[in-house]
Amino acid sequence: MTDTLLRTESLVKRYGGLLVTDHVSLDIRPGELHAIIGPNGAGKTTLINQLSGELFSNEGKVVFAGKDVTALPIHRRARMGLLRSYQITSIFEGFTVRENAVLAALGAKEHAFRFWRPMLGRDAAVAAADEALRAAGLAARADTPAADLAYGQRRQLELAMALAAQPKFLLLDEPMAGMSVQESGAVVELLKGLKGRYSILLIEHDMDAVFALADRITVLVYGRVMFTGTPDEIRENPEVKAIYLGEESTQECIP
Ligand SMILES: Nc1ncnc2c1ncn2[C@@H]1O[C@H](COP(=O)(O)OP(=O)(O)OP(=O)(O)O)[C@@H](O)[C@H]1O
Repeated sequence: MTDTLLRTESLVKRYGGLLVTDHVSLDIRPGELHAIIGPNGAGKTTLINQLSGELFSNEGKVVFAGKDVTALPIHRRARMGLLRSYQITSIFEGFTVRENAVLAALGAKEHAFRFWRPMLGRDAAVAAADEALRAAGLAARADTPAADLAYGQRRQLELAMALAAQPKFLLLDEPMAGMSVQESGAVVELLKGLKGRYSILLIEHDMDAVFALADRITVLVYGRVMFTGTPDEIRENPEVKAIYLGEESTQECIP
């Protein structure tokens, strides 16, 4: 096996004449937390959509766990363990936090194992759910109705539901968006706890969070990969500095 879990080769998405992702090639290793940063409109969300299967690409390839998944729809990629956190996150308001996580665990397993194991035992689903709630920092709220959760805790539940489905690879699009400083601090801590156990692709505008968490960072500008490197390499790269310190973009600061 290679030491790449997810690879893109020269991936392109265009809308009419607009080239939104421009021949993007990435290699993401098992257990890596890989962040994508870049100015507004750089194509980050579009790229995640191309990886999850929400959008098909005009050119290029997506290879996951050694298999070419470029032509596979979203649910087939999810079944292989390539999951975007909100894909499965229709939170049921009237159910408790634990019940929501159990449903996510059952849903995933029914799909994944239908052919050789008709039903996942409820005990196994509850165990997966409880483990996911612990990892997402929600164990103490397991019996709370989902409707009673604060905004930040709902985002934590979304993450827990993705984890309960036991992904191999998690795509996270701005998991801290709209959170208070305390809430996003809590999510940084919980993502630190997940590091190494899951492979994660993170898009996030909170640069402190990105630099605290990422093993490697890719900078995307006008749909093109400008540079991929460790946080220290990113800090030292003159082109990246120009984008983040220059007039062109963004109030975001590299910490
Ligand atoms: N369905 C679409 N049709 C036409 N243009 C689109 C479509 N979706 C996205 N775009 C354009 O593609 C470009 C990249 O958008 P995208 O949302 O991927 O960027 P982003 O890096 O995620 O931005 P942000 O940081 O603001 O979330 C933008 O110019 C956007 O207007």
